[in-house]
Amino acid sequence: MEKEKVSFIDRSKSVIDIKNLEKSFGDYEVLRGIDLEVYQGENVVVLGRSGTGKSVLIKIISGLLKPDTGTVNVLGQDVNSLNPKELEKLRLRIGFSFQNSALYDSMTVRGNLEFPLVRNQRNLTKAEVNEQVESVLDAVGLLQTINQMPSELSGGQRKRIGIARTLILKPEIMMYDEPTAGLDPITCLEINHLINEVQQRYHTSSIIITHDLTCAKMTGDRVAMLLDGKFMRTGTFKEVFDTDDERVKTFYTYNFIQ
Ligand SMILES: Nc1ncnc2c1ncn2[C@@H]1O[C@H](COP(=O)(O)OP(=O)(O)OP(=O)(O)O)[C@@H](O)[C@H]1O
Repeated sequence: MEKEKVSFIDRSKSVIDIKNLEKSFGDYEVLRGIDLEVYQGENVVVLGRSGTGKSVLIKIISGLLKPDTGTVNVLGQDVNSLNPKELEKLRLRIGFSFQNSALYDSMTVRGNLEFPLVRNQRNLTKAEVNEQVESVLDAVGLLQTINQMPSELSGGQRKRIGIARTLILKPEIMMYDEPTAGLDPITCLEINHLINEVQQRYHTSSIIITHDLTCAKMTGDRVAMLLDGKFMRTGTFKEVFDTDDERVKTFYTYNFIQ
């Protein structure tokens, strides 16, 4: 049975605030006036067909690409005016769960989780590291895998450990890029639940990029649909898809929904 999603959103605080963002590569205008506000504690899903600029948007939010025009404010800071050191500091407050963020095959699950922690917080005692590794593994429901190698885990378990590795640095914002891609339907559901559990347990705000409408419906407090370089519809899942607009109906029809 589908679990009820409970969100604690503070609409008086925005963690991401994007205004009139434009980005072109040569003559190709990828983003043509994007406005997006993500509130504290909110999951926002960005939906759009391949090549519509979803990854470009994430890169601009994290300061990896510069916009041509517009402002991007993340956790109270204007991303475009930050120097490389300030950007690095800001990025530590953002957790990235990307499709290609693979685990280190030669390390156990414990080793994979200790690695970012020890690299970024050098003053922790061994007991503190251990406590944090066990806590985050418990949060993703995989404490029993602590001494296993990544090769011994299923695809879904690896995904969960990847999310745990991001969570261990206690990010305020999570960015999920195609979190359910390549997973079977049951594992997809587990990952969708995990995204919601992370939101509740860690009070994170998230941007979730996906083509998967089940994922959008289950995890998104709000859904923003990117088309022709703009958010053509934004609202709850129902608000976005309850329309006669043929382009939205086509997107819905060609994406399987449970
Ligand atoms: N650095 C770059 N230089 C030139 N063109 C780029 C660059 N980065 C992205 N693009 C172009 O911008 C467009 C949007 O790319 P983007 O990767 O954001 O799409 P996407 O919506 O994430 O697609 P997908 O769902 O397939 O991952 C594409 O046409 C891509 O070729």
